[in-house]
Amino acid sequence: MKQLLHFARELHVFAGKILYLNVIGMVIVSLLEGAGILLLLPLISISGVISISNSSNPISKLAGIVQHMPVAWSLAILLAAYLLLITCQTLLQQNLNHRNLRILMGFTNHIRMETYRSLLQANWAFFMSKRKSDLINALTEELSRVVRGTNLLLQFITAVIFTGIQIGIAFWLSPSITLFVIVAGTILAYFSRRWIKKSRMVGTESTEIAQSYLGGISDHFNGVKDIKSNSLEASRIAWLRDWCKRIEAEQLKMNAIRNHSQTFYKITSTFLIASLIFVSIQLFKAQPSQLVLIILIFSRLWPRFTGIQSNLEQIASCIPAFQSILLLQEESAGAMEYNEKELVKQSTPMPVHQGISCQNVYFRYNKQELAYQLENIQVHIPANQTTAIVGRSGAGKSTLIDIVMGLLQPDQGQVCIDGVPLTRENLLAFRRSISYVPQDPFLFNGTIRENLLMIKPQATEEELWEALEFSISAEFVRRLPQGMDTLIGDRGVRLSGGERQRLVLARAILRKTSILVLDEASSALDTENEAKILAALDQLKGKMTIIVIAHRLSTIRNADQVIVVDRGVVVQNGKFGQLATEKKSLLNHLLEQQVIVMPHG
Ligand SMILES: Nc1ncnc2c1ncn2[C@@H]1O[C@H](COP(=O)(O)OP(=O)(O)OP(=O)(O)O)[C@@H](O)[C@H]1O
Repeated sequence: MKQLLHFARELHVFAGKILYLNVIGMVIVSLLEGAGILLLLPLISISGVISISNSSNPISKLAGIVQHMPVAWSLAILLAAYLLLITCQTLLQQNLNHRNLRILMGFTNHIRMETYRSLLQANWAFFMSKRKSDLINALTEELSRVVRGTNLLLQFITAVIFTGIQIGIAFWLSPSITLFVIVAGTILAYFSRRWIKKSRMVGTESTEIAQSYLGGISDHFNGVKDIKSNSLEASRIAWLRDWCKRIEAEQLKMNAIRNHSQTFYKITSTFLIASLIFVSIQLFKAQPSQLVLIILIFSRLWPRFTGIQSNLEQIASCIPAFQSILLLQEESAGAMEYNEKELVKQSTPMPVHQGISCQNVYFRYNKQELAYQLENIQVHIPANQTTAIVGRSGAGKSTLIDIVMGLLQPDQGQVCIDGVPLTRENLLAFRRSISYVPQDPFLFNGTIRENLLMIKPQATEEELWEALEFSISAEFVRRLPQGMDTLIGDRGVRLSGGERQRLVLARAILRKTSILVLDEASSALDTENEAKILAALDQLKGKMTIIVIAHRLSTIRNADQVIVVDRGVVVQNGKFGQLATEKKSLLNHLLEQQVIVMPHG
C-alpha cells in the first residue's frame, strides 16, 4: 500500500485545489442522490402502498410533509422536486466526470514527463545496466497501467464518498440496522483481503510477462536479418508459443480471482439483505415504510460497497506498475548526471584551450570484479590536434573514449579539461562542445533534412548543404528522388552503411563544436570516399580537436598523436612516425597485418 499512498500523495500534490473541489462536488452529488431516495418515501405514502404511521421517526416526519395537501398538489410538487434533484445530480456528475478526466490526464502526463525527464538525466552507466525493452515497457505498458490505476483510484475515492454519505443517511433513518450492515460489511472486507493480495501477485506477474514480450519482440526486429539468414524462425515461434501459454495462464488466473470474489460478494450480499429483512422485522420491529427505505438504500449501496472491493482488487493489480515506475524514477534519480538547474547553468559549450588529460584512470564495468577494463591510464589529448586511439578488438578503446567524454566515471583517477577536473559542475558544458559519431550511427525515421535539423533546428539551407558537402554526402543526397526530403526509414535502413556514416558525420559537422569524436566512423566507407573524408578532416586540423578510434592504417597516418591500447593499458603513445619504427611494438605488429583491428559486431 506504500506505493499507492505515495501516488495518492503525488496526485494530491499535483491536483491540489481541483481535487478538493471535486471531492466537494462528489459530496453534493451523493447528497442529491440520497435526497432523491428519501423523496421516494412520501411518494410511496401518497400512493397508499404503505401507510405511514404518526410516530416521531424521521421517515414519518418526511412523509408527513405532504400528507395534509391535496393528492394532486403533493404529487406534482414531489415529482417536480424529484426531477429537479435528478437533473442537478446528472449535470453535476457530468461535470465531475470531465474534471476527473482532466485530473487523470494531467497527472499521468506529469508522471510520464517526470519519468522521461529523469531517464534523460540519468548517466550512461545506468542505461548500460538496463535492458532497452524494459525501459520501453515502463514508458508504454506500465505507464498505461498507472493511468488505469489512477483512474481506479479516483473511482475509489468517489465510491468511498458516496458510500459514506449513503451510510450516513441510512444511519439517520435507522442506526441499529445500519450498524448491523456496517459490521457485516467489515467482515466481508476482512475476508476479501486475500483476493486483493492475490490480484497484486498476478499484477507483478503481468509486469514480467509484458517485459518479456517487448524484450523478445525487440530482439526479433533488431536481429531480423540474422533470424532470416540463419533460419532461426523455429526458435522464435517456440519462444512466442511459450509466451502465449504464459499470458493465457495469467489472464485465466486473474479472471478466476475476479470470478471467485464476485461470486462471494453476490452470495454474501443476498444473504445479508435476507438477514437484514429478517432481523429488521423480527428483532427491530421495523415499520414497512422504514423497511422499504432501508432496502431501497442498501440495494443501491451494496453494489457500491462490493464495487469498492473489486475496485481495490483492480487497484492492487496495478500496484506493481506503480512500483516499477517508482523504482525506475528512483534508480534514474540515483544515477542523475545533471539536474534542471545545471542544464540551464551549463547551456553554453565549454572551450578547450590546452587539452583533455586522463590522470591515473582506472575503470571497471563490474564493480564486484577485481579486473579493470582500463588501468592506470595517463594520456593527454592536445586541443586542436588529431589523436588516434588504436588497439586490438576489446582492448578498451571505446571505454577510454566514453571516459574522456564523461559518459563513464573513473573508479580511480580523473579526467581534466585544461587542468580542471571534469565534474558535475562542468560536465554538461564540456559535453556541449563535443560532436560524436558512433560505430552504429543513430538516425531517426524521418527525412534527411529532419535528421540534420534535429542537431541544429535553425540551420539555413546553405549550412545544411555545406555540412553534406564536407561529409561527401551531397552527391548521393542530390541523387535521391526527394533530395534532402527523402525518408530514410527506421534507423536509416534505406541508406547504405557508408551513406549513414557520412550523414552522421554531416550532422556532427553541422553542430560546429570544438571537439569531434569518431568511433570507427570510417569503417563502412570505400577507399575512395574514405580518402575524401580524410582529406576533409585534414582541413579541420588546427581548428578542431579530433579524437578517432582508428581501424585502418590510412586513418592514423595524419594523426598528430597515436595512443596504442592493449588489454586496458596504454602501451605506446607518441607520433605515428616514431611509434611505427619501434621494433616489436604492438603498433608495428598491427601495421604489419595492414589492419589495425577488426571491428567487433
Ligand atoms: N557494458 C559492458 N559491460 C561489461 N564489460 C564491457 C562492457 N562494454 C565493454 N566491456 C568489456 O570491456 C573491454 C573493452 O571493451 P571496449 O568496447 O572498450 O573495447 P574496444 O577496444 O573498443 O573494442 P572494439 O574495437 O571491438 O570495439 C572488453 O573486454 C569488453 O568485453
